[in-house]
Formats: sequence, structure tokens, C-alpha cells
Amino acid sequence: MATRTRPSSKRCAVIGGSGFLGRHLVERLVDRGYTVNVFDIRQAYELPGVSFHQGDLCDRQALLGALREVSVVFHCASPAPASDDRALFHRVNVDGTRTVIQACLEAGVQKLILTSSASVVFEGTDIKNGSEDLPYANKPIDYYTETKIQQEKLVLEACSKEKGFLTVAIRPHGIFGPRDPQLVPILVDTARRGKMKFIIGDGSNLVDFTYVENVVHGHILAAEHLKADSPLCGQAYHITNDEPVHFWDFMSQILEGLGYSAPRYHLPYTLVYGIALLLWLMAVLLRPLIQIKPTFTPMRVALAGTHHYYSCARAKKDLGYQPLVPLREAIVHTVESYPHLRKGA
Ligand SMILES: NC(=O)C1=CN([C@@H]2O[C@H](COP(=O)(O)OP(=O)(O)OC[C@H]3O[C@@H](n4cnc5c(N)ncnc54)[C@H](O)[C@@H]3O)[C@@H](O)[C@H]2O)C=CC1
Ligand SMILES: CC(C)CCC[C@@H](C)[C@H]1CC[C@H]2C3=C(CC[C@]12C)[C@@]1(C)CCC(=O)C[C@@H]1CC3
Repeated sequence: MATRTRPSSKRCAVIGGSGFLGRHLVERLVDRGYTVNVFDIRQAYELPGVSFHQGDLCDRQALLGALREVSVVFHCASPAPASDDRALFHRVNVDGTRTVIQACLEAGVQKLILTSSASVVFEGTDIKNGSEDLPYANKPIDYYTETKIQQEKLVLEACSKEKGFLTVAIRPHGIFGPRDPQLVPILVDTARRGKMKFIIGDGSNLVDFTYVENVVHGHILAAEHLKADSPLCGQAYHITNDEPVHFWDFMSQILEGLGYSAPRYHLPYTLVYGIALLLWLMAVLLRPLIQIKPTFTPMRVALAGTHHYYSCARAKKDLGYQPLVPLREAIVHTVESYPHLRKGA
């Protein structure tokens, strides 16, 4: 029988470690003295103390190579939320996560920390200070959310003190910061095309945007507090900046910081949502003939026009979580990190 070397508690793997959140997480883990294996379908950078394993997380054999002697696994890989490829979401987020769990058990991994999303409870209507006790969305707003729900359930149900395999899910919301490929680039692209003139609704809706360093901090706290006798086992935790902000004020601060005008004119929420729904239906029907990618998808309109902010009281209590970087400072760092997206650059 093959003997397994006892995993070191300072050796971890980050699945999805080439991505936006994953890379920030890897950098902090290295700063804290961890040895890190990155597993990703692509290699985006090199860093001392980090070894890269390129592969698809649906491939158990490939995963096993990256999990050797690893005690903690962070799983933060996912297809981009903007995709509408249902089969891909299912293959990676659901089947792939099942494979990750099997590979962890086989490799003797002790802890699995999943990056879930606060959106698993969002159905497109207001959520104010939502706690982790809210039920999963019955009607998830898109395939991304649908599969994030299934993924979170799989990981939390796999938690087993008897097997010595402990799991926890971190639910961030609206992650932003340097190198984010989504929020700031999409916003600037929309502004450059002259489409950021309108505020959807009356602009009073409060939303959580979470600085990437705070999300990383929540993940590391979760890994270090997850023990057989801790309340974390099989639980989900909201991690936010704990400073809900008016959605359109946040967008305006980023846009103005980069030299673009803030949106000024109001449009009724239901009108914009209805148009977005129609455009989305047209895009689906016409897909065999032409590829249309609407900017204002129903999902984005719902996110832009409703309240959705979450309580992180549970993370404060069980993990000792407090955001490290306040929102104002986080916006300044973020704006400074995108000189190439400034107006006129
Ligand atoms: N960006 C946001 O606002 C939020 C993100 N999340 C979650 O955070 C996690 C990280 O998101 P981001 O860093 O923003 O995304 P990202 O797209 O920058 O990173 C995802 C990484 O996963 C890798 N990946 C995708 N499919 C893979 C596969 N089959 N095998 C191996 N690697 C694969 C990609 O190559 C990429 O490097 C995701 O699980 C996402 O659902 C949750 C809440 C909010
Ligand atoms: C065109 C404008 C109306 C909106 C531009 C900004 C948006 C691209 C972002 C605003 C809220 C963001 C968000 C996500 C992606 C980027 C935004 C839609 C997520 C869907 C990413 C994945 C999650 O798990 C939830 C996020 C909620 C907020």
C-alpha cells in the first residue's frame, strides 16, 4: 500500500490561483509563510515559493498532482459570470467541484475553503443586511448563480469530522481591486461607448462592494480557524467591506476617478429591466445566426437597481473578521491601479 507523507499545515493549494482573487490570495499566503501550489487551466505569472500545475479541475489525476502533501485547499476557480454557457458552468462548478472533493479526500487534504458568492441567495429583489440564514435562491438570476448554489451545497455537505475533512464557504460580494478583469474594465468600456449616462431607478439602492484584500483576509482567517471543534465546519460566511454604498455613487466614484463623467439621468427600473429581458431573449433566439452580447443584461440591471447588502456579523463572531481596507481607500488604490483605462490614455 502506498504511504502518504503527513501534509504540512503551511502547504496549501489554490485552485483558480491564476485568476483575479486567486492571485491576490496566493500573494498574501506567500507573505504569511505558506508554500503554495497553484492549479489553473492557465499560468498567468511566476512567483518565488509558488509552483504551478496547469490543468482542468475536472481532471482528477491532474488535480492529484497539485494536492500532494497539501493540507489546505482554496477553491476559487469558476468560468466568468458573464458567460451564458450553461453546460460549461455545470461541468466546472458542479461536476468539477465534485471532482475537487474526491481528489481532496484521496490526497488526505484536511481543509477545503470554497469561494462561493453572496449571490446564492439573490433572486433579483431587495436584500437588506441579509444573513447567512436566508434560503438559497429558488429562482437564481442566471446559470452562474444556479451552479454556485449547487457547488456550495456540495462543499458544505462534504464536511466530515469523522473523515478528518473540514469544509467552509466564503461568500464575498462585488469583489473589486487591482487587476480585476470585470467590474472596472466593463464600466470603462461602457462609458467609452457613451452608455454610462443613465442611473437605473432612483439611485438610492445600497449594495456591498468588497475590496479584494478584505476577501483574501476572510479566506485566510477561515482556513486558520477551521478546526474540528470550531463552529465553522460546514458553514457559509459573508465577507464584505461592511460599508454598504449607493450602487451609483460607487460607480460614479470609479468613473470620475478615471476621468469619465458620472451618470446623471434617471430611467425607471422596470422599463430598463423589461428592455434588457427583451434584448436577452432576442440574443438567445438569434444565436444560431449572429452573436449579440448586450451590455445591460437582466442580471446586471437587477444588480444595479436593487438593494443587496449582507451582514457579516457571523464572520466577525466566528472568525474575528474585520475589513482591513476601508472603502474610500480601496477605491483610491483601485483607480490608481488602472492608468491604462484613464480617459484619453
Ligand atoms: N468577482 C466577483 O465579484 C466575485 C467572484 N466570486 C467568486 O470568486 C471566485 C474567483 O473569481 P475571480 O477571481 O473574479 O474570477 P477569475 O475569472 O479572475 O478567476 C477564475 C480562475 O479560475 C480558472 N478556471 C476556470 N475554469 C477552470 C477549470 N476548469 N480548471 C481550472 N481552473 C479554471 C480561470 O483560469 C481563472 O484563473 C469565483 O469562484 C467566483 O465565483 C464570488 C463573488 C463575487
Ligand atoms: C453596465 C453597468 C450597469 C454595470 C457595470 C458594472 C458591473 C460589471 C458590475 C456591477 C456589480 C458587479 C457584480 C458582479 C460582476 C460585475 C458587476 C455586475 C458579480 C455578478 C460577480 C460574481 C458574483 O458572484 C456576484 C457579483 C455581484 C456584483
